[in-house]
This record gives sequence, structure tokens and C-alpha cells, in this order.
Amino acid sequence: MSVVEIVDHPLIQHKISLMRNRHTGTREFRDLVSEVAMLLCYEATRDLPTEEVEVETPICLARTKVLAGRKLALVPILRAGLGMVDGMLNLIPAAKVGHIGLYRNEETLQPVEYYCKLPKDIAEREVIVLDPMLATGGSASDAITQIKKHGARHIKFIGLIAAPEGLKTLHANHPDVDIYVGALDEKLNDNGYIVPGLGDAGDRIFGTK
Ligand SMILES: O=P(O)(O)OC[C@H]1O[C@H](OP(=O)(O)OP(=O)(O)O)[C@H](O)[C@@H]1O
Ligand SMILES: O=c1cc[nH]c(=O)[nH]1
Ligand SMILES: [Mg+2]
Repeated sequence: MSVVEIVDHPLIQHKISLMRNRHTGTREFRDLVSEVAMLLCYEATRDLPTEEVEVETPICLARTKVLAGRKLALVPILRAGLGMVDGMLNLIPAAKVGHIGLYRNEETLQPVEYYCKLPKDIAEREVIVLDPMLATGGSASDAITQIKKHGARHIKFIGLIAAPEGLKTLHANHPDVDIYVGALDEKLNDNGYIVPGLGDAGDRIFGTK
């Protein structure tokens, strides 16, 4: 059974509220994206396997645990997913990073792919796909289909805010993928934006509007 989790930790709720505020500027917004990504990473990596090692502390020899060398890859969906990479790498610095470029056609809301560069050994890695916004779910679904075509079998998705439509579509298209989001919002508006949402995540991260 895959996981679909709304990680409504108080710190995440607080930081997402700051991000929703239209008066929050680019610099603060970017820091918040990174911080929330880090908090969601903590939850999404809870099931990573560990192994026992022996460590010499200043006091004695101790048997203790470290990560059991599972190889990870992060795949941000460009552009907005890029804002989540540094926060994730703070916690899992050994992860490789692939990139998938997608934008939504503003009229049809269908995702259009313009870039794909993944680690060569992606099929052997546990993959975490990153995108702050899960709106219709089309972009995340297409990105994961593309990653599966390259052989990856263990995939998780981390987003900051989801619409019910997006969560449903992603789960229906990829029932094997664990999904972690920081908030589940009310609905999509007629332009496919999440309500109440936070606006266009890419524009707010990069200051393009
Ligand atoms: O679930 P969906 O309906 O597919 O919408 C979500 C997508 O829309 C945004 O990207 P956008 O097209 O604005 O591109 P950008 O990141 O370059 O701004 C967002 O970052 C997701 O990738
Ligand atoms: O609300 C939305 C929907 C799609 N993409 C965004 O950046 N925001
Ligand atoms: Mg955008």
C-alpha cells in the first residue's frame, strides 16, 4: 500500500501560511520553500533502511545505526521544483539530482516537456520527485511516467500544496508512488490555480512577475 500523507506539522502550517501571503517577498519565499522541503524530506525518508555499526564515542564503544546505503535521486520539476532541492540536499547530501522541465500550456493546462536529464543509474535509485504545486496533477503524473520509462521503480513525490483534483489524479495514475504534501487546499479555479494556494510558485521563487 502506498502512502498519501498530508504532513500538517505546526511548523509546516506556519511556514506555508507565510508563503501564502501575497506580501511575502521573493527572498523570504525562496527560504521558506527550502525550509518546508526540508521538513517534508524528514517525513518522506522515515522508512529508509538503517544498519548497525560500531562507533567509538569519547566514553565507550557503541553499537548504533546509520543509513544502509540506499541510493537516492532527487528529480525537481522545473522551474518551481528547483526551489526545493537545496533544502533536501541539506539532509541527504549524497543524493544525485536529475531534472525534468515541464510547463503547463496556459489554455489546455496540459504539461509540455522541454528538458529531461536523469542520473544514468536512476533505475537503481529510490527517486524523490519535487514540485511545490500539485494542481491538476498532470505535470507530476507525466514526470513520473518519464522517470519510470528510464527504469525507476521506487518513486516518491513531495509537494508543498495540493488540490484535491491533483492528489486524486496523481494517485490514480501512479498508485505505487508515495505522496507527501504540506497542505491539501480546497479546489482549483477556472485557470487551474490552487485555491487558496499561493499563486504561481515558479514566479514567486524566481521573481518573474
Ligand atoms: O498539476 P499541474 O496542473 O500540472 O500544475 C502544477 C505545475 O504548474 C507549475 O509549473 P508551471 O507550469 O507554472 O511552470 P514553472 O515551474 O516553470 O513556473 C507547478 O510548478 C507545477 O509544475
Ligand atoms: O496554483 C498553482 C497551480 C499551478 N502552478 C502554480 O505555481 N500554482
Ligand atoms: Mg509557474
